[in-house]
Amino acid sequence: MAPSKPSAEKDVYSVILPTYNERQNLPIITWLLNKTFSEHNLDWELVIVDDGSPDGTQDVAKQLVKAYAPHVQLQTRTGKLGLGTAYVHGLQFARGNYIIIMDADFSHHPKFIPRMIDLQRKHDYDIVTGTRYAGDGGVYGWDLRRKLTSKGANIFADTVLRPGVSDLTGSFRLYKRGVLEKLFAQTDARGFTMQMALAVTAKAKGYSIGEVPISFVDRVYGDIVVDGLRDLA
Ligand SMILES: Nc1nc2c(ncn2[C@@H]2O[C@H](COP(=O)(O)OP(=O)(O)O[C@H]3O[C@H](CO)[C@@H](O)[C@H](O)[C@@H]3O)[C@@H](O)[C@H]2O)c(=O)[nH]1
Ligand SMILES: [Mg+2]
Repeated sequence: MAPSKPSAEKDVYSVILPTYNERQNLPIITWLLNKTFSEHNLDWELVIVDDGSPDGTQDVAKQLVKAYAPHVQLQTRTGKLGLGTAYVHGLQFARGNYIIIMDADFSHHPKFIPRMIDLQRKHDYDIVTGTRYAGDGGVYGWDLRRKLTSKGANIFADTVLRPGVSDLTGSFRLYKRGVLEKLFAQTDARGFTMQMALAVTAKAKGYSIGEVPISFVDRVYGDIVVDGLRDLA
């Protein structure tokens, strides 16, 4: 469990969660985030950045803003403008001194967040990244082709760029807020190379990066049993 600090200097963790057509996943991920942060006595907020999802994600998000007040905020954009710029957009509204970036489709399970926070606190890391490619981390639900593409991209980047980070393309990360702000200012990539650019730039600038093994599970909709939901029944 993450050690608690005196309330005067209590850290605030802002989760930036870009969504596009995540109506079915959003209530469950929000419930799990609330459960995880509450159980660990951590101050948190969720910044949902939705890009005009046609499936009604925003209607669900508005209900969650009310149900979990004051922890959840919804920030919207009019069209599907991509993941990278969604993070940049969300950061403007986040009030935390730590920022967590994750996916809404359960590829990134909230249960790993306390481990990331523990590790960050222990070493005062600037960034803690979830890794599928070290320790007991792994990928589940992808076909061999996608696994090899991802693994290959990471081996290629590690060989050429030598950043010493085992999962460069993954996006499940905890950042010190100031570090993420600087990295956004120092990198242009906002597409699929963004995660890699952030990690490589961070290393080049001398920021410290810790790693927590995660199991990455391919997208979950409503009816697949998600670890940690037994108490909902
Ligand atoms: N706001 C917004 N959200 C988006 C958009 N596109 C995707 N999202 C949201 O971003 C998250 C990831 O999107 P997925 O479509 O599930 O991506 P993925 O293919 O599973 O890719 C994931 O794995 C890659 C590593 O292998 C990562 O590089 C990538 O960042 C992501 O985590 C989900 O929460 C999804 O709703 C967009 O244009 N706008
Ligand atoms: Mg996904």
